[in-house]
Amino acid sequence: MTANNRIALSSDHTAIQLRQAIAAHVAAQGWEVVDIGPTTSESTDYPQHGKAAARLVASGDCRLGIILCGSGQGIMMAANKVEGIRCGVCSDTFSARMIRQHNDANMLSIGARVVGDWLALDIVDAFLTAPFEGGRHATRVAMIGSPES
Ligand SMILES: O=C[C@H](O)[C@H](O)[C@H](O)COP(=O)(O)O
Repeated sequence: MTANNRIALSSDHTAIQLRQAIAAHVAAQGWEVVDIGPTTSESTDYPQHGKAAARLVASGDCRLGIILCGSGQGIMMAANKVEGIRCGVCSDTFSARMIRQHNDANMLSIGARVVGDWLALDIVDAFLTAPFEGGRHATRVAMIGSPES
């Protein structure tokens, strides 16, 4: 693990319990968890939570981020509006590996109403352990952020 082992976590009201389970899971692996909530299941708006976690990652304060909402989709869309963020929604471990290995994703989004808790933890593990492969993938990742590409 590199010097910055901080990981940002946030969700909306649909994923409080799963987010807390993920926080405990990754903390047990040695990650320093920056869990920015929310802590109650009162209905809340996913864009603010996705963007708040994304800003922690984009600033370099956290190396990676994991965000959750009901489908994983809305909070992913919000996070990807923050410059420098590459966030994918994953409901399977293959995709979770691929967004790291090929897309150098710095954030993972999970739908708490889509996957069960155990699968979610496997998805998290796949995301956190797969290294970016670089090479041709680095060229393509650079093209994502280039308006001319
Ligand atoms: O993409 C959006 C997310 O799935 C939200 O978690 C979902 O829209 C929340 O729905 P509700 O307000 O009905 O709990």
